[in-house]
Amino acid sequence: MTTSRYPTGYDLLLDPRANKGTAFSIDERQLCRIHGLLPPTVSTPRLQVERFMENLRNMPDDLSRYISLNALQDLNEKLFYRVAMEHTQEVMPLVYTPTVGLACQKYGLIFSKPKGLFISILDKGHVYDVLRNWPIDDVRAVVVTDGERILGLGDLGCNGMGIPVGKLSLYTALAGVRPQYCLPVTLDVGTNNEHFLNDKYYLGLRHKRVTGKEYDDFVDEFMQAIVKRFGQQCLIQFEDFANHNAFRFLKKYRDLYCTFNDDIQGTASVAVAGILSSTRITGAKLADSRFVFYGAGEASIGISDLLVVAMEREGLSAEQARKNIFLVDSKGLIVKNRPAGGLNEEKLRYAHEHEPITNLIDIVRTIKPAYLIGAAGQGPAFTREILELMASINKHPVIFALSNPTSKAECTAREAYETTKGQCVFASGSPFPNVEYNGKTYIPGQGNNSYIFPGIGLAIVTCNIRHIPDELFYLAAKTLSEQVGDEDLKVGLVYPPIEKIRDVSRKIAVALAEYAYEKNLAALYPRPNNLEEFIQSQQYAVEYEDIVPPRWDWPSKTLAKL
Ligand SMILES: O=C([O-])CC(=O)C(=O)O
Ligand SMILES: [Mg+2]
Repeated sequence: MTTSRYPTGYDLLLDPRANKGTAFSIDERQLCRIHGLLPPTVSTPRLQVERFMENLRNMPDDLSRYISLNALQDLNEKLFYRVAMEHTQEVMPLVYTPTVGLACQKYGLIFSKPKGLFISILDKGHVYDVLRNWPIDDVRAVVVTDGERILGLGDLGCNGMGIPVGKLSLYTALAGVRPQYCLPVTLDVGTNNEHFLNDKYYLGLRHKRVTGKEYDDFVDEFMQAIVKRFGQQCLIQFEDFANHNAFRFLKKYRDLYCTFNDDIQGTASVAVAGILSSTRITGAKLADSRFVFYGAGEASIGISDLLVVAMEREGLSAEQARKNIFLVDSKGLIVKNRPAGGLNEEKLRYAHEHEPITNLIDIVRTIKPAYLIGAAGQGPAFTREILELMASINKHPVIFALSNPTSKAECTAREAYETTKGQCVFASGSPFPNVEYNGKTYIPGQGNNSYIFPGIGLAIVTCNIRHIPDELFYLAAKTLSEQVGDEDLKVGLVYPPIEKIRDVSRKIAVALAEYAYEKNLAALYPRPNNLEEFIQSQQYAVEYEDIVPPRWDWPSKTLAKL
């Protein structure tokens, strides 16, 4: 990866950022001394995409497709993003959820080239030195994980690297953040995953997780080192940390750094967007609806907190709003009279004065919610009986199965539509195919934070937003929901179609940038007059750059004078 001088000769073909592969023109091949290293026919970028897709479709399984896309990213970055942008619907599930989950489980087998930094607890005291090994100085967005809660798959240790890599690929593919601004990081503090500790191919540290003060000091050092290396305005997105750490770090760092937690705040924003859109189908106000969350972790608490903000906009007090929200954890409905020590601070906010109920179906029967939202990462929990019950309580029950990857979803799209006789409003965290039911096609929306974090990233890296207040996530949710057309709702979509996602991300970025300038949070001065045009001008383009300078076709009269 060359940062300054343009590579020539064989090196040019090894530089993914400059390489055009068979699309180098004959002039370029001669000028750059690669003539003869490529077969003589020059391909158009269109043909390169077609050729790649043909190969991809012929592969035996999705893991092979993931490996192939990764290899393309290492070989020819522009072509990789052209493929990802022109075939988003097909390629996104391969570079991201759900295939990335499988890729993380197999990371020890498939790791090939560095795409980010592995910083281990053994580097404690030298984190800044490790960051200096990254070849690019102008990094503006870091996605970091410690691998402890990868999707709904649990502790995958250093194999979690697939997640920051996948997230940042979407920064570029879905929002046009330039890839050179992005840095994926995995903090390896060990793993409690026995399988990996005994797996000869596992590439991370082979001991149990370091916890307590030593772990906290390490993460502190990392945060400080990022600022020292890349500047105060560098965005740090926390991803797939375990519950107990995710909330602590968000509280600790949110006012000191430009940071957010995607699993708490990003997921909250996308879910609230879907909820706002669903009210256009159900016709009910949020303030008059009850919500049952299956799961009481990062996603459920994050969504609940943002939902309270949304209900406050409808005129409720926060306390009244919380009365509409019911959380269910592994012990059942969260109620006040749990044995002492049973509830953390976040759950306590939503604890009701109520008899304990342990069973989800009994909880639904008693609470009679309009919304049933699954984010427990426990797999199928919304049984046929529960879905039928939801349909008997509501004309249009809203069912969100948000857990990832697909195997962890609370129900499938087909189960939801069939059991509710096509009446439900459905969304899921992982993609599901369209469902034909009773002569109608339903398109399940993907309530995944990928509708949110790329737009947030784009606003931050283009306008140098210094802090990320909660209001930005509400604004992102509202902006996303406003992009849903009546024709989308008719087929069941509570999100804009995925093909529009780049425009949607830009709209989110513009809304956030406007707010940031209003509140003095944006450090880029002067404020661009037209934020939409400015942000668009900063987006990554997949067109190859010309290498050969334009010819000087001087008129012959001028030549004669020389
Ligand atoms: O990565 C995804 O698909 C969404 C997400 O943040 C998670 O499930 O942890
Ligand atoms: Mg996540």
